[in-house]
Amino acid sequence: MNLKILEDINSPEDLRKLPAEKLQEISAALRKFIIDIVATKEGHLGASLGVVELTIALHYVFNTPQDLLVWDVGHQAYGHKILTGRRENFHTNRRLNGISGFPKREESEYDTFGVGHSSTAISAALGMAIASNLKGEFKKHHIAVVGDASIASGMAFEGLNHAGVTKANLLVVLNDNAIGIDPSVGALKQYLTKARVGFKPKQSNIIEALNFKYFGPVDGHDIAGLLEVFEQMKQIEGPKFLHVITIKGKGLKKAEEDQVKYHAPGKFKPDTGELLPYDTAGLPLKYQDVFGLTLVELAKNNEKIIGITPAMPTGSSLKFMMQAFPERAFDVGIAEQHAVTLSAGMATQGFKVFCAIYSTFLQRAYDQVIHDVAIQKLPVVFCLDRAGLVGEDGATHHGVFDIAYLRCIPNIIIAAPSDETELRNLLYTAQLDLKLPMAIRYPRGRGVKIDWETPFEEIEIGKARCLKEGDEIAVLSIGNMAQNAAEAIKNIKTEKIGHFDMRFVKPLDEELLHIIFKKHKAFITIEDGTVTGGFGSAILEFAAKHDYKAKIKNLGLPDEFIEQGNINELQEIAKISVEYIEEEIVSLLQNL
Ligand SMILES: Cc1ncc(C[n+]2csc(CCOP(=O)(O)OP(=O)(O)O)c2C)c(N)n1
Ligand SMILES: CC(=O)[C@@H](O)[C@H](O)COP(=O)(O)O
Ligand SMILES: [Mg+2]
Repeated sequence: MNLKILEDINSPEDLRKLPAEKLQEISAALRKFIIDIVATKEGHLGASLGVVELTIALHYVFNTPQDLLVWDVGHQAYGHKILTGRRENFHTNRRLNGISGFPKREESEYDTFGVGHSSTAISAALGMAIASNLKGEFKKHHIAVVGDASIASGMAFEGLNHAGVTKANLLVVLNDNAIGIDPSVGALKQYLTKARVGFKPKQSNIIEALNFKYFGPVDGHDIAGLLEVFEQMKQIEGPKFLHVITIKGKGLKKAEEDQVKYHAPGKFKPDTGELLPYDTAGLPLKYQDVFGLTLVELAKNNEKIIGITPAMPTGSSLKFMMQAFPERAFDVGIAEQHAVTLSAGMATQGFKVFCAIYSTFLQRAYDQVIHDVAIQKLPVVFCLDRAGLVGEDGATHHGVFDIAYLRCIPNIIIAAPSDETELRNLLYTAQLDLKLPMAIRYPRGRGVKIDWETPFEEIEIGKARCLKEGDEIAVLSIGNMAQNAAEAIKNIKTEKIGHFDMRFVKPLDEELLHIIFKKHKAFITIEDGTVTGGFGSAILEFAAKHDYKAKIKNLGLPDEFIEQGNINELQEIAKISVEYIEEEIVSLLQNL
């Protein structure tokens, strides 16, 4: 395999100078480059392998960056990045101070729109197309590449519905590989499956749907066919829709065979695709698995329990409940708004719904939380996985706003377990006769306890707990920050520091806070979330309301977006690392 052919392609302009006959060879080289680098540097693999030919054909036929190309989600854009001047630094993908794992405007003129959350590409590309018309740039093309799971999301339909009544020079390319991270779901999936079965490449029939001129399905791995159909598209005005059939993981047999695992497989052998296993024996379980396994345990004894996930059965580990109780666990596709209001509807009928949504993706359903759940006091349980810094996915995926964006909503309980046993007991508590909505936030990755499966204990709503007595400085941590705080305190040889796991952001344990504020001279609050309106703000509000004049230091994320990197690097940048907490405590001690 001659990877050297890529060395002469530092932009799509270089690509377009080559004869079309070279593109097949370039596809093979690009595919191998992606496999080789992701095998060691990790990242999203399957989606990028599935669009190698599509990427090359798009940049070959359309005059990027003048023609505007928008990738939906953007996890499939590794080939795009490599062909647009980032081959040489692609090894820094998803690393601190490296390139982002998703298209990002400030990174390249070819990254026309920042993505990461799904289903935004049609709206963004349509916006660009209407803007081009307003500027008189009628010859400019605007292309949105959307996956079959992403196009099933409400926002994608909103974009299609609007585009259909415009004269926008918009091409929507549906990259249909019949899978999201997990198998795609829903009626649209069934409809698309029919179109896939026995489709004959090259047979592109033009029909109208939603005022779009619809073409396809065509073979997304046939470069010559793609060049032909894109050239055809360029001649047609107005909104166009091309249905492309691809295989996620194309070109790496194991990735084609296990498309769920190879969405983001970790390290693997590039030549065989064989995963490089790492020994998890003796490691604590992932929080998501504690959630998933505990929910099954609770559902066995409570037939009112239902589980909901918007397209993340594997990521959230709701898959365990889907396997154990398929009639009571639902993957609704990439549809967070629907997931929340569906849960609310079920709750009106007496069911206890555990709606498992990554913290960052719940942002997509904010009004549904307020309007459909909280106002009606419906006891939905929001299981907010990936709460806090998540690492390599970066700013679009950190779950760092949920405390702030939920805390201002009346009727909602917000809890954050400090370890897996606490998560387990909060889940148990939530399915008792709770009459209000409750959010339970927990981080990405592994917990800290091996022996988390202790007998269930009900936790009193709003009740905090003292982890360490000490009368001068009170460290108030929420959730997983208890671990960082405890380690920092352990390093400081003094008995003057008290540590309290506050457990609940709302309602606060005001009885305990009054005791603490009457006894301690200084306070540090610590949260894996934004300080702006977060847990620390709640403590400041409490102190102000009761006229406590204490020194209070709030540790948490600053009012800026934190980019990608590993968790330790990012906690240092966000000043919630063990070392930084220790420094802050020592500084307070010295100034008592
Ligand atoms: C709003 C939102 N919800 C969930 C996700 C998580 N997610 C990332 S990729 C993906 C599946 C996308 O499937 P598809 O659109 O078919 O693209 P493919 O991976 O098949 O190329 C999901 C659910 C997300 N990025 N954004
Ligand atoms: C691209 C995307 O949005 C998902 O693949 C996300 O990266 C999953 O995150 P986890 O790896 O934390 O499940
Ligand atoms: Mg797909």
